[in-house]
Parts: sequence; C-alpha cells; structure tokens
Amino acid sequence: MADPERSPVSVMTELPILQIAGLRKEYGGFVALKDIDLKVREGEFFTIVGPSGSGKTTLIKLLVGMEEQTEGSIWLRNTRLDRVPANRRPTCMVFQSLALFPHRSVGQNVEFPLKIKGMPAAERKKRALELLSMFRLPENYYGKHINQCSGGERQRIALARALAFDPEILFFDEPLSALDYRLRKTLEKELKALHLRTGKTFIYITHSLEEAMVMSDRIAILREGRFEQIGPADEIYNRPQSCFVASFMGDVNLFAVARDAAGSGAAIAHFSISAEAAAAIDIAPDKKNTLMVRPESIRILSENDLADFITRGRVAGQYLLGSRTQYEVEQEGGRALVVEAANHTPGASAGEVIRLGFDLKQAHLIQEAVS
Ligand SMILES: Nc1ncnc2c1ncn2[C@@H]1O[C@H](COP(=O)(O)OP(=O)(O)OP(=O)(O)O)[C@@H](O)[C@H]1O
Repeated sequence: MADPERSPVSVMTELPILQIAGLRKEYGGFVALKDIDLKVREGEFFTIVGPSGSGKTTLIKLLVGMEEQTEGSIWLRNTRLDRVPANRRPTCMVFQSLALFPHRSVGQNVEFPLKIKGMPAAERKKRALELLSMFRLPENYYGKHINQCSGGERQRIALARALAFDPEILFFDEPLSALDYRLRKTLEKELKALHLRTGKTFIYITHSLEEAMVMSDRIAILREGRFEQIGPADEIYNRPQSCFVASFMGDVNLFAVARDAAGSGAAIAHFSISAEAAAAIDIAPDKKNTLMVRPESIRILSENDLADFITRGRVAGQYLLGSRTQYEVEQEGGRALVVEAANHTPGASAGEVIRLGFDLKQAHLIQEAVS
C-alpha cells in the first residue's frame, strides 16, 4: 500500500511543484470534487476551466487551505501542503474582488506582505516601486489611494501585491471576469508576459475558455467535480475527448457517425461522403461515435469543388466577426451548422441555398462510452 507520508512522485526525476492525489471534497452528502489527480510542473501556467458549479472554487479553496478535503493529499514538492495552515502556505491568491485595502495607499497595499515579513521601511518602498514599475504604474501612484484608481489599475496593484509575497505558486480565481472586454484582453497579455518574466507557477481558474487559450501552457476541463480532459490548449481545442469538451471550447459542429448501408464504412445523415473518407473512419461499435468539425474548417463550395464530406443548406443567419463572417446554415432535416469564412473569400447571403464541405483531415473523431 502507498505510504501516505511519502510523496507519490518521490521516485520521479523531475519533481512537480504541485501534486494532487485522489482528492475528494464532500459538503454534507454532496460530492463537489472526486478523483482529482494532477501534477503541475514548476513554472507552468495551468488553467482550470469549467462551467458554473463544476467545482473550480472548491478546488482552489482546498489548495490555499480555505477548506479541508474529505479524502486525498496535496503536495508542494515533497511536503504535504494540506497539512500546512493556510496562513503559512507559500502560495498566494488573487481574487476577482482583489481584496485590496480601499482606504490605504497603493504603496501601503503593495508593501503589506513585506511589512509582515519584517522588511525595513526603506527597502520596502524600493521593492514596492520596482513592483509598480513592473506593472507600468508610475512612481506617483505610490501615494495614491486605492479608491482613486481605475479597475485596471487596481488589478495591476493586486498583482504587484501578490508578487510581493514572493509565493511559490500564484493562484488566480477569475481575476479578470469583472473587467470590460478591452481591458481584459490587455491584462490577459500582461499576465502571460508576467508569467514569462517571473518564471513562477500560475494556477488560474476561469469559466472563459478564450481566456484560458490565450494564456495557458495546459488546460484542465472540470465537469461535475471531475477532470474531463487535461492537455495543452491546441489539444483541447482540436482533439477533445468528449462532446462536452468540444462544445465547451467555442462553436462546433458535431455529427453522429453511423455505419453506411453496406456496413463497411461510415455515414453521416444528409452528407455525401467520399469512399476514401467513409472507409478511413474507424467506427467503434460499442461507443458513441461523433465527428467534430470546427466552423472555420467548413468551406462554402462552388458546384465543381470537391470535398470528402458535402452537404447543402440554407443560410439562416449571418454575423460579422471582424475579419471573418459566421453563417448559421440550416441543413435538410433541420440541423443547424455553424460555418465561418474569412471575409476575403466568397460568402453567401441570407436565404441562399449553398453547397458546403470539409475534408476528413480537418475533422476529429470523438468516441465516448455510451452512458
Ligand atoms: N459550502 C458549501 N456547502 C455546500 N455546497 C457547496 C459549498 N460550496 C460549494 N458548494 C457546491 O459545490 C459545487 C461546486 O461549487 P464551486 O463554487 O466550487 O463551483 P464553481 O465551478 O467555482 O462555480 P462558479 O463558476 O459558479 O463560481 C456547487 O454545486 C456548489 O453549490
């Protein structure tokens, strides 16, 4: 039996900075987290994404010591982190609410962790100014009050204060969700740059996949208290292991795949399929087989264009997305397809019946256990 006092990875050559083994959390009889196993590498930007109620906040609370797990263990390198009291953990949390002291100056806020450590005043000020300049906040902000600062500036101050703790791991609980779109986009890039500059381990939670994709080395998708998939952003986007993950990562087309009438190849309702593609799809007979195609992989075809999968549909909606246009196309049988085309390619207009197609290499086969 495994020794609960020894890190389960102590034999590995590269020790993860954080390891979670068999974590479970129950509130009364309700299971909020189950079977959570995870290894995070030193210096990684790791993001946990999941819908509301999936258990993101619960997981972060266990990691920072605000809640106690029902089962399992949490390790910081070779130390049982879950046995260290919350105020002594070498981690720091950045909240959506930021938790800054509103009636204190910017300088006092940033210096707070340094004061706790007993750093002399002059040294504290020097370090606080360095941290402020790291976040492009000029020196005169040092004496400003928090309530004189904008939302974006407060966000930067909270980050400067978090770094002043010099934590081993920084945890972020949806820190950008209250900000407007432009500011969020700017701060996403800043956070990513900050991560590269500091080399610290960041563990970030969000319900926004877009945010996760921009910043993360790896993403974990949390569903009903369990990890559904963990991998680099492009793998989660292009090769999801379930329809849940595929749909969670933006617009997608999911087609049920069945055997064709001859029983030798694959068929999808209302699509004509090339013989090569039909034969190349390896249907698992005991699983639910679904072909996933992202909107940008479906092309609007002229009458002579070829593709592995071809169908027709009527344009029901048309939405400009900057340099691309998204079309909602109704196929025979009532199914709606989502198609995106660059604006410099031939488009279509509302009500028009168009020919559409995609190739097998742009599609991804999802095979899931039938529940
Ligand atoms: N203290 C508690 N007592 C009972 N149930 C709780 C408690 N805290 C959370 N839960 C439940 O656990 C589940 C997970 O909650 P959690 O807050 O971790 O989800 P979340 O993914 O962070 O959601 P959101 O994105 O809405 O913040 C939810 O069903 C929630 O109702």
